Amino acid sequence: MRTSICSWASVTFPCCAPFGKTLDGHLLGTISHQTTPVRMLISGMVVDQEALVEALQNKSIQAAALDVTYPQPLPREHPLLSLPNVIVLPHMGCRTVETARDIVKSMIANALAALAGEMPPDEVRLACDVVVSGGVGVDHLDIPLINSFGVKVCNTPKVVDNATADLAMGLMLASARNILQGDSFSLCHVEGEDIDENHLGNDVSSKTLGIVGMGSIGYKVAKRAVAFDMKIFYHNRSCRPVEDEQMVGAEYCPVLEDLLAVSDYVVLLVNLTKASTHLIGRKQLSAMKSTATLINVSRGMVVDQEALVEALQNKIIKAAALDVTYPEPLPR
Ligand SMILES: O=C(O)C(=O)CO
Repeated sequence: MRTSICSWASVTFPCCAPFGKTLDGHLLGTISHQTTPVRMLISGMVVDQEALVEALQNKSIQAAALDVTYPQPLPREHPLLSLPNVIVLPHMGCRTVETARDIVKSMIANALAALAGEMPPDEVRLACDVVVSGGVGVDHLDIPLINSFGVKVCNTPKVVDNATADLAMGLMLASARNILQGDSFSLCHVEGEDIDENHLGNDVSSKTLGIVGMGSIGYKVAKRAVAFDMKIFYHNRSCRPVEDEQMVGAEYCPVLEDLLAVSDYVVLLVNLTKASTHLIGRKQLSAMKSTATLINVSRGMVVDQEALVEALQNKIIKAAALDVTYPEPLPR
């Protein structure tokens, strides 16, 4: 892309895989004309926002006018909002009275044609036969919609099981034994100072583990927990075969709150669906032991984050160890 010859760069391509963060630090660096504003009209994800902030701060471009960002709207403390040479709108591109009216007309025309068995005038066709998503979670895909275009959807389960189960154990150990605090202490302590008593950790061995979502990753976590002599409870849509349960000594809890009430460590491993969104909220956090730790390696939205912050501040639970949040990463 020859950006250095432009006095205006207007970015209007869609945000799909080939275009994601197309306007990265390198490309922004090639825009040499000092008066080039970047206008973004389609999707915030097309631009690497960190690189854009740097380019504006270093004055390698003069200004930006953004109709779209990620997330949308930006958190108040986002650096783009404090730069004098940036205009940020909340995606108002096509919002006019006339467009709103014409969109409804066009939607009705498309729907009527489809319902009459005719070709809708603006049918969107995916130019592919299959969408393959790396990893196990497919919550970012609208599968019924994609299937409705005759396109198949695949994921890559199994290959992520061990790594994810390992990380769940890693977070449990790191949180219980204050491993990060120990590392910071080693790096930053004053000579002669000793790590204080508040940094005493808790045992993981022989404690009670509650696994929420006992699919193949949950089961791998259970297998690892056996080596730590942990008592295991699990909550799932359905119970596992008796042989599976016996192999790891796991007990099925049909009621989530029953598992939460007895667990020292609760590991979340459910898929994100409508039903599992905010599965862990105020009520569930209150059902947990005040000495318990919540470990989330599933999806951020499974936990009501506001409720979690409150629970941690009010010492309703002891700690949380999160591989996932929303948004990801969290704003500082
Ligand atoms: O594969 C996935 O979807 C994961 O999030 C694994 O951690």
